Amino acid sequence: MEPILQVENLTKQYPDFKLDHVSFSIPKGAIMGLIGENGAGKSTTINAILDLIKKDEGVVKFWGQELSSDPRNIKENIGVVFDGVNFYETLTPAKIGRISAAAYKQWDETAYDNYLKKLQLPPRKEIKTFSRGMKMKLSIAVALSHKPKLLILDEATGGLDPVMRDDMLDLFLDFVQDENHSILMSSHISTDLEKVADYITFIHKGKTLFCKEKDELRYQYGIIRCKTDQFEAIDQSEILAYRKRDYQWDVLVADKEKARRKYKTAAVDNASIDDILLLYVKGDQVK
Ligand SMILES: Nc1ncnc2c1ncn2[C@@H]1O[C@H](COP(=O)(O)OP(=O)(O)OP(=O)(O)O)[C@@H](O)[C@H]1O
Repeated sequence: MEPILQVENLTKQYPDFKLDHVSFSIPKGAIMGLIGENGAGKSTTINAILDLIKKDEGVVKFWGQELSSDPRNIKENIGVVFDGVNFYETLTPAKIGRISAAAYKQWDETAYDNYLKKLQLPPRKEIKTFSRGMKMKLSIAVALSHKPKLLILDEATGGLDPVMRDDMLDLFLDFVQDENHSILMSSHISTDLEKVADYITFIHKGKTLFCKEKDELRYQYGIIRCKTDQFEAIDQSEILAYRKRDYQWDVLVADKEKARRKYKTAAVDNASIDDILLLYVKGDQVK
């Protein structure tokens, strides 16, 4: 089945940073979480996908087509929400609704009004009176109301409290109930991704470290906690990353059940997305 979004070898060189041949694809009906440390290249990836910055190399296809082949129609089908949304401060949600109705062929006024109600956004108040979380919610309401098939969210839940974040995640899960819809979302809140993502792409220092099903990470990855002599007995080809902490070694492996059978004296824990990110970013890899 053709992916909704296909990113192949996306490359962008800045003076002090290179986004280096990043590749992943998002099938229909799926939520892809984009993770990585600060400065890993997540926003650069999203900006290059949307053609907001010029890529140096690589191919980005939406529904099998490059954006440049039909920009208006393709953009109509993409809803975008960035961290630190910038609406003119003197606008109100109601005015934004009227502007958006003129800008988007597929604008759904009823859906927009319902989102404003659901998200408790006052239609006639100026944006300058809004909190960061309210601006974020407004941006999500606008993105959903022009009936996109793909939502691209860059740290879109960052300014929201846990209750509101949970409501947003439910909106996102509702959105992908339609199997023609997909979401690409970058987030530092790994518990959000653990809740909703189907796949995780991990970008580290500008490169794709992996793109995997979340359940593979959740059910198969594990962390061996062991002493030095036990660490030395581990087959190096099984070690994805490791970290020494005082007298304990934490060792990330891709098959925790195998590790439990093979290294019976060591403790093998489940690995959360944060554990995996920390071990790759702060730990070492076997050379
Ligand atoms: N316009 C630019 N000119 C030069 N360097 C840039 C530019 N934009 C981003 N960078 C650099 O690219 C690198 C990756 O930045 P990017 O914003 O993509 O990271 P990120 O993974 O989104 O980080 P964060 O989680 O902190 O938002 C950083 O080192 C940043 O300084």
